[in-house]
Amino acid sequence: MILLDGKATRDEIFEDLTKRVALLRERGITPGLGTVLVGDDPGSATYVRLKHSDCAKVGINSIRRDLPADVSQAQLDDTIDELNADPACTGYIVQVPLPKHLDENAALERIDPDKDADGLHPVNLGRLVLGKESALPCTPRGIVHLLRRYDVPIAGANVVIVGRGITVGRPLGLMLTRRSENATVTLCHTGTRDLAAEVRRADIVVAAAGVPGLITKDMVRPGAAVIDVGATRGPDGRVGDLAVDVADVAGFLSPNPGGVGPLTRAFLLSNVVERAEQE
Ligand SMILES: NC(=O)C1=CN([C@@H]2O[C@H](COP(=O)(O)OP(=O)(O)OC[C@H]3O[C@@H](n4cnc5c(N)ncnc54)[C@H](OP(=O)(O)O)[C@@H]3O)[C@@H](O)[C@H]2O)C=CC1
Ligand SMILES: Nc1nc(=O)c2c([nH]1)NC[C@@H]1CN(c3ccc(C(=O)N[C@@H](CCC(=O)O)C(=O)O)cc3)C=[N+]21
Repeated sequence: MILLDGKATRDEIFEDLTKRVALLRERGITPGLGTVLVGDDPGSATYVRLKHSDCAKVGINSIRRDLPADVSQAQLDDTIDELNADPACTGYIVQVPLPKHLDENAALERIDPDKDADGLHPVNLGRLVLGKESALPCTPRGIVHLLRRYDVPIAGANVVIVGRGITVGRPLGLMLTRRSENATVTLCHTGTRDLAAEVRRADIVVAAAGVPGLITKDMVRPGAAVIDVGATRGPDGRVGDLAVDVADVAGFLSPNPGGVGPLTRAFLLSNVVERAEQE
Protein backbone atom coordinates (compact mmCIF):
# COMPACT_ATOMS: atom_id res chain seq x y z
CA MET A 1 0.00 0.00 0.00
CA ILE A 2 1.25 3.45 -0.93
CA LEU A 3 0.52 6.18 1.58
CA LEU A 4 -0.68 9.47 0.04
CA ASP A 5 1.24 11.79 2.34
CA GLY A 6 -0.63 15.07 2.76
CA LYS A 7 1.96 16.68 5.01
CA ALA A 8 4.93 16.04 2.70
CA THR A 9 2.87 17.25 -0.28
CA ARG A 10 1.78 20.33 1.68
CA ASP A 11 5.44 21.12 2.40
CA GLU A 12 6.23 21.05 -1.34
CA ILE A 13 3.37 23.45 -2.04
CA PHE A 14 4.45 25.78 0.79
CA GLU A 15 7.98 25.91 -0.59
CA ASP A 16 6.65 27.00 -3.98
CA LEU A 17 4.21 29.52 -2.45
CA THR A 18 6.94 31.06 -0.29
CA LYS A 19 8.98 31.88 -3.41
CA ARG A 20 5.95 33.29 -5.22
CA VAL A 21 4.95 35.46 -2.26
CA ALA A 22 8.50 36.87 -2.14
CA LEU A 23 8.25 37.78 -5.86
CA LEU A 24 4.89 39.47 -5.25
CA ARG A 25 6.35 41.49 -2.38
CA GLU A 26 9.13 42.67 -4.71
CA ARG A 27 6.37 44.03 -6.95
CA GLY A 28 4.84 45.79 -3.94
CA ILE A 29 1.96 43.32 -3.57
CA THR A 30 1.37 41.64 -0.21
CA PRO A 31 -1.34 38.99 -0.20
CA GLY A 32 -3.57 39.05 2.89
CA LEU A 33 -5.87 36.20 3.99
CA GLY A 34 -8.86 37.04 6.19
CA THR A 35 -10.87 34.65 8.33
CA VAL A 36 -14.30 35.22 9.83
CA LEU A 37 -15.01 32.87 12.73
CA VAL A 38 -18.34 32.97 14.54
CA GLY A 39 -18.71 31.39 17.98
CA ASP A 40 -16.39 29.25 20.05
CA ASP A 41 -16.52 25.77 18.52
CA PRO A 42 -13.09 24.38 19.48
CA GLY A 43 -12.67 22.48 16.18
CA SER A 44 -13.32 25.55 14.05
CA ALA A 45 -11.05 27.66 16.28
CA THR A 46 -8.22 25.13 15.76
CA TYR A 47 -8.61 25.18 11.96
CA VAL A 48 -8.60 28.98 11.91
CA ARG A 49 -5.52 29.13 14.12
CA LEU A 50 -3.69 26.68 11.83
CA LYS A 51 -4.61 28.77 8.77
CA HIS A 52 -3.01 31.85 10.35
CA SER A 53 0.17 29.98 11.29
CA ASP A 54 0.36 28.70 7.67
CA CYS A 55 0.13 32.32 6.45
CA ALA A 56 3.11 33.28 8.63
CA LYS A 57 5.13 30.37 7.16
CA VAL A 58 4.73 31.51 3.54
CA GLY A 59 4.75 35.28 4.15
CA ILE A 60 1.06 36.07 3.67
CA ASN A 61 -0.45 38.70 6.00
CA SER A 62 -3.37 37.48 8.01
CA ILE A 63 -6.46 39.28 9.15
CA ARG A 64 -8.69 37.75 11.79
CA ARG A 65 -12.27 38.62 12.67
CA ASP A 66 -13.70 36.59 15.56
CA LEU A 67 -17.35 37.23 16.35
CA PRO A 68 -19.42 36.03 19.34
CA ALA A 69 -21.79 33.05 18.88
CA ASP A 70 -24.85 35.31 19.27
CA VAL A 71 -23.80 37.83 16.60
CA SER A 72 -26.69 39.13 14.46
CA GLN A 73 -26.88 38.62 10.69
CA ALA A 74 -26.52 42.42 10.31
CA GLN A 75 -23.28 42.44 12.33
CA LEU A 76 -21.94 39.51 10.29
CA ASP A 77 -22.88 41.37 7.11
CA ASP A 78 -20.96 44.42 8.35
CA THR A 79 -17.83 42.32 8.88
CA ILE A 80 -18.13 40.81 5.39
CA ASP A 81 -18.65 44.28 3.87
CA GLU A 82 -15.63 45.57 5.76
CA LEU A 83 -13.37 42.79 4.39
CA ASN A 84 -14.80 43.28 0.88
CA ALA A 85 -13.71 46.93 1.10
CA ASP A 86 -10.31 46.37 2.77
CA PRO A 87 -7.49 46.48 0.18
CA ALA A 88 -5.13 44.66 2.61
CA CYS A 89 -7.47 41.65 2.52
CA THR A 90 -6.95 40.03 -0.88
CA GLY A 91 -8.91 36.88 -0.06
CA TYR A 92 -10.91 35.54 2.87
CA ILE A 93 -13.18 32.83 4.19
CA VAL A 94 -16.22 32.65 6.42
CA GLN A 95 -15.67 29.49 8.47
CA VAL A 96 -18.64 27.12 8.20
CA PRO A 97 -20.81 25.79 9.74
CA LEU A 98 -22.24 29.00 11.18
CA PRO A 99 -24.50 28.93 14.26
CA LYS A 100 -28.03 27.88 13.33
CA HIS A 101 -29.63 31.34 13.68
CA LEU A 102 -27.46 32.69 10.84
CA ASP A 103 -28.11 32.29 7.10
CA GLU A 104 -25.01 30.58 5.75
CA ASN A 105 -25.91 30.90 2.06
CA ALA A 106 -26.60 34.62 2.48
CA ALA A 107 -23.19 35.06 4.13
CA LEU A 108 -21.36 33.15 1.38
CA GLU A 109 -23.18 35.14 -1.33
CA ARG A 110 -22.22 38.44 0.27
CA ILE A 111 -18.49 37.71 -0.13
CA ASP A 112 -16.94 39.53 -3.09
CA PRO A 113 -16.46 36.61 -5.56
CA ASP A 114 -13.00 38.00 -6.40
CA LYS A 115 -12.00 37.62 -2.74
CA ASP A 116 -13.59 34.17 -2.26
CA ALA A 117 -10.56 32.13 -1.11
CA ASP A 118 -12.72 29.02 -0.52
CA GLY A 119 -14.22 28.89 -4.02
CA LEU A 120 -17.64 28.42 -2.40
CA HIS A 121 -19.36 31.60 -3.66
CA PRO A 122 -22.24 30.75 -6.05
CA VAL A 123 -20.51 32.70 -8.84
CA ASN A 124 -17.36 30.60 -8.49
CA LEU A 125 -19.28 27.33 -8.16
CA GLY A 126 -21.27 28.42 -11.24
CA ARG A 127 -18.04 29.09 -13.14
CA LEU A 128 -16.88 25.60 -12.22
CA VAL A 129 -20.12 24.18 -13.68
CA LEU A 130 -19.61 26.26 -16.84
CA GLY A 131 -15.97 25.24 -17.16
CA LYS A 132 -14.54 28.76 -16.73
CA GLU A 133 -11.42 29.78 -14.79
CA SER A 134 -12.33 30.44 -11.16
CA ALA A 135 -11.20 30.01 -7.57
CA LEU A 136 -11.66 26.28 -6.93
CA PRO A 137 -12.85 24.77 -3.63
CA CYS A 138 -9.78 23.93 -1.52
CA THR A 139 -10.52 20.40 -0.33
CA PRO A 140 -11.43 19.02 -3.79
CA ARG A 141 -8.34 20.76 -5.21
CA GLY A 142 -6.25 19.06 -2.54
CA ILE A 143 -7.73 15.65 -3.36
CA VAL A 144 -7.07 15.97 -7.11
CA HIS A 145 -3.54 17.24 -6.45
CA LEU A 146 -2.77 14.34 -4.09
CA LEU A 147 -3.98 11.75 -6.62
CA ARG A 148 -1.87 13.32 -9.38
CA ARG A 149 1.19 13.70 -7.13
CA TYR A 150 1.22 9.92 -6.53
CA ASP A 151 0.35 9.03 -10.14
CA VAL A 152 -3.01 7.47 -9.31
CA PRO A 153 -4.72 7.18 -12.71
CA ILE A 154 -7.73 9.52 -12.86
CA ALA A 155 -8.71 9.59 -16.56
CA GLY A 156 -11.30 6.88 -17.17
CA ALA A 157 -11.32 5.80 -13.53
CA ASN A 158 -14.52 4.94 -11.69
CA VAL A 159 -14.62 7.32 -8.74
CA VAL A 160 -17.15 6.84 -5.98
CA ILE A 161 -17.61 9.85 -3.72
CA VAL A 162 -19.51 9.27 -0.48
CA GLY A 163 -21.17 12.57 0.49
CA ARG A 164 -22.71 15.39 -1.59
CA GLY A 165 -21.79 18.23 0.78
CA ILE A 166 -20.98 21.68 -0.58
CA THR A 167 -17.36 21.80 0.64
CA VAL A 168 -16.27 18.37 -0.60
CA GLY A 169 -18.47 15.87 -2.46
CA ARG A 170 -20.50 18.09 -4.77
CA PRO A 171 -17.66 20.27 -6.10
CA LEU A 172 -15.26 17.28 -6.29
CA GLY A 173 -17.72 15.54 -8.61
CA LEU A 174 -17.75 18.64 -10.81
CA MET A 175 -13.95 18.81 -10.93
CA LEU A 176 -13.37 15.12 -11.64
CA THR A 177 -15.87 15.07 -14.53
CA ARG A 178 -14.13 17.92 -16.37
CA ARG A 179 -12.36 16.90 -19.57
CA SER A 180 -9.03 17.66 -17.87
CA GLU A 181 -9.70 14.92 -15.27
CA ASN A 182 -12.07 12.71 -17.30
CA ALA A 183 -13.17 10.42 -14.48
CA THR A 184 -16.57 8.72 -14.26
CA VAL A 185 -18.13 9.79 -10.97
CA THR A 186 -20.83 8.32 -8.75
CA LEU A 187 -22.00 10.61 -5.92
CA CYS A 188 -23.43 8.67 -2.98
CA HIS A 189 -25.50 9.97 -0.05
CA THR A 190 -28.09 8.78 2.47
CA GLY A 191 -30.54 8.00 -0.36
CA THR A 192 -28.09 5.57 -2.01
CA ARG A 193 -29.72 2.11 -2.08
CA ASP A 194 -26.63 -0.08 -1.78
CA LEU A 195 -23.54 1.88 -0.70
CA ALA A 196 -21.33 -1.21 -0.41
CA ALA A 197 -22.10 -2.25 -4.00
CA GLU A 198 -21.29 1.25 -5.32
CA VAL A 199 -18.01 1.50 -3.37
CA ARG A 200 -16.95 -1.98 -4.49
CA ARG A 201 -16.93 -0.87 -8.15
CA ALA A 202 -14.58 2.04 -7.47
CA ASP A 203 -10.98 2.50 -8.58
CA ILE A 204 -10.94 5.58 -6.34
CA VAL A 205 -13.10 5.99 -3.21
CA VAL A 206 -13.49 9.39 -1.55
CA ALA A 207 -15.12 9.17 1.88
CA ALA A 208 -16.55 12.60 2.73
CA ALA A 209 -19.58 11.82 4.89
CA GLY A 210 -18.40 12.53 8.42
CA VAL A 211 -19.48 9.10 9.71
CA PRO A 212 -16.70 7.26 11.58
CA GLY A 213 -16.01 3.75 10.24
CA LEU A 214 -18.55 4.08 7.40
CA ILE A 215 -16.22 2.52 4.82
CA THR A 216 -15.17 -1.00 5.79
CA LYS A 217 -12.61 -3.42 4.31
CA ASP A 218 -15.21 -5.66 2.67
CA MET A 219 -16.53 -2.68 0.64
CA VAL A 220 -13.19 -1.81 -0.96
CA ARG A 221 -11.90 -3.45 -4.15
CA PRO A 222 -8.33 -4.68 -3.49
CA GLY A 223 -5.83 -2.17 -4.90
CA ALA A 224 -8.25 0.75 -4.96
CA ALA A 225 -7.16 4.26 -3.93
CA VAL A 226 -9.04 5.38 -0.81
CA ILE A 227 -9.16 8.98 0.39
CA ASP A 228 -10.39 9.66 3.93
CA VAL A 229 -11.85 13.17 4.18
CA GLY A 230 -14.60 12.99 6.82
CA ALA A 231 -13.82 14.55 10.16
CA THR A 232 -15.71 13.74 13.34
CA ARG A 233 -14.72 14.80 16.84
CA GLY A 234 -14.53 11.79 19.12
CA PRO A 235 -13.23 11.21 22.65
CA ASP A 236 -9.74 10.46 21.26
CA GLY A 237 -9.54 13.45 18.91
CA ARG A 238 -10.66 13.69 15.30
CA VAL A 239 -11.45 10.54 13.33
CA GLY A 240 -12.12 9.91 9.66
CA ASP A 241 -14.69 7.81 7.78
CA LEU A 242 -12.58 4.66 7.27
CA ALA A 243 -12.48 1.51 9.38
CA VAL A 244 -8.83 0.84 10.26
CA ASP A 245 -8.64 -2.45 8.32
CA VAL A 246 -9.26 -0.66 4.99
CA ALA A 247 -5.47 -0.22 4.97
CA ASP A 248 -5.16 -4.03 4.48
CA VAL A 249 -6.78 -3.91 1.03
CA ALA A 250 -6.21 -0.40 -0.36
CA GLY A 251 -3.54 0.12 -3.02
CA PHE A 252 -3.23 3.81 -2.11
CA LEU A 253 -4.46 5.39 1.09
CA SER A 254 -4.82 9.02 2.12
CA PRO A 255 -4.98 8.89 5.94
CA ASN A 256 -6.88 11.20 8.26
CA PRO A 257 -5.24 13.10 9.87
CA GLY A 258 -2.18 13.63 7.68
CA GLY A 259 -3.90 13.46 4.29
CA VAL A 260 -6.36 15.91 2.79
CA GLY A 261 -6.51 18.30 5.79
CA PRO A 262 -3.08 19.87 5.33
CA LEU A 263 -3.75 20.20 1.58
CA THR A 264 -7.05 21.97 2.18
CA ARG A 265 -5.05 24.63 4.00
CA ALA A 266 -2.32 24.70 1.34
CA PHE A 267 -4.83 25.34 -1.45
CA LEU A 268 -6.55 28.05 0.57
CA LEU A 269 -3.25 29.94 0.54
CA SER A 270 -2.68 28.97 -3.09
CA ASN A 271 -6.02 30.52 -4.08
CA VAL A 272 -4.99 33.76 -2.36
CA VAL A 273 -1.55 33.83 -4.02
CA GLU A 274 -2.95 33.03 -7.48
CA ARG A 275 -5.46 35.83 -7.15
CA ALA A 276 -2.74 38.32 -6.11
CA GLU A 277 -0.60 37.25 -9.09
CA GLN A 278 -3.42 38.29 -11.43
CA GLU A 279 -3.22 41.91 -10.18
N1 LIG B 1 -10.11 16.98 5.96
C1 LIG B 1 -10.53 18.12 5.43
O1 LIG B 1 -9.75 18.92 4.93
C2 LIG B 1 -11.96 18.47 5.43
C3 LIG B 1 -12.87 17.62 5.98
N2 LIG B 1 -14.20 17.91 5.92
C4 LIG B 1 -15.12 16.90 6.44
O2 LIG B 1 -15.67 16.20 5.33
C5 LIG B 1 -16.99 15.78 5.61
C6 LIG B 1 -17.92 16.28 4.51
O3 LIG B 1 -18.07 17.66 4.56
P1 LIG B 1 -19.13 18.45 3.64
O4 LIG B 1 -18.78 18.32 2.23
O5 LIG B 1 -19.27 19.78 4.25
O6 LIG B 1 -20.46 17.56 3.78
P2 LIG B 1 -21.65 17.62 4.85
O7 LIG B 1 -21.11 17.34 6.20
O8 LIG B 1 -22.45 18.84 4.59
O9 LIG B 1 -22.52 16.40 4.32
C7 LIG B 1 -22.19 15.04 4.54
C8 LIG B 1 -22.64 14.23 3.35
O10 LIG B 1 -22.45 12.85 3.68
C9 LIG B 1 -23.62 12.12 3.40
N3 LIG B 1 -23.78 11.01 4.35
C10 LIG B 1 -23.90 11.10 5.69
N4 LIG B 1 -24.07 9.86 6.21
C11 LIG B 1 -24.05 8.99 5.19
C12 LIG B 1 -24.20 7.59 5.09
N5 LIG B 1 -24.38 6.82 6.17
N6 LIG B 1 -24.15 7.03 3.86
C13 LIG B 1 -23.96 7.79 2.76
N7 LIG B 1 -23.81 9.13 2.79
C14 LIG B 1 -23.88 9.72 3.99
C15 LIG B 1 -24.75 13.11 3.56
O11 LIG B 1 -25.85 12.67 2.81
P3 LIG B 1 -27.24 13.51 2.68
O12 LIG B 1 -26.93 14.61 1.72
O13 LIG B 1 -28.18 12.53 2.15
O14 LIG B 1 -27.54 14.01 4.06
C16 LIG B 1 -24.12 14.39 3.01
O15 LIG B 1 -24.26 14.46 1.61
C17 LIG B 1 -17.30 16.33 7.01
O16 LIG B 1 -17.06 15.31 7.94
C18 LIG B 1 -16.30 17.46 7.17
O17 LIG B 1 -16.00 17.69 8.54
C19 LIG B 1 -14.64 19.04 5.29
C20 LIG B 1 -13.77 19.94 4.74
C21 LIG B 1 -12.35 19.74 4.81
N1 LIG C 1 -15.19 28.15 4.97
C1 LIG C 1 -14.64 27.00 5.32
N2 LIG C 1 -13.64 26.49 4.59
C2 LIG C 1 -13.05 25.30 4.93
O1 LIG C 1 -12.12 24.83 4.25
C3 LIG C 1 -13.52 24.63 6.10
C4 LIG C 1 -14.57 25.20 6.83
N3 LIG C 1 -15.11 26.37 6.41
N4 LIG C 1 -15.08 24.56 7.91
C5 LIG C 1 -14.51 23.32 8.39
C6 LIG C 1 -13.82 22.51 7.32
C7 LIG C 1 -12.80 21.54 7.87
N5 LIG C 1 -11.53 21.97 7.33
C8 LIG C 1 -10.28 21.41 7.65
C9 LIG C 1 -9.13 22.12 7.47
C10 LIG C 1 -7.91 21.62 7.86
C11 LIG C 1 -7.81 20.38 8.43
C12 LIG C 1 -6.48 19.88 8.86
O2 LIG C 1 -5.49 20.53 8.65
N6 LIG C 1 -6.37 18.72 9.50
C13 LIG C 1 -5.11 18.15 9.93
C14 LIG C 1 -5.08 17.98 11.44
C15 LIG C 1 -5.15 19.31 12.12
C16 LIG C 1 -5.15 19.17 13.64
O3 LIG C 1 -6.18 18.76 14.20
O4 LIG C 1 -4.12 19.47 14.23
C17 LIG C 1 -4.95 16.78 9.26
O5 LIG C 1 -5.94 16.26 8.71
O6 LIG C 1 -3.85 16.24 9.30
C18 LIG C 1 -8.95 19.62 8.60
C19 LIG C 1 -10.18 20.14 8.20
C20 LIG C 1 -11.70 23.08 6.58
N7 LIG C 1 -12.99 23.43 6.53
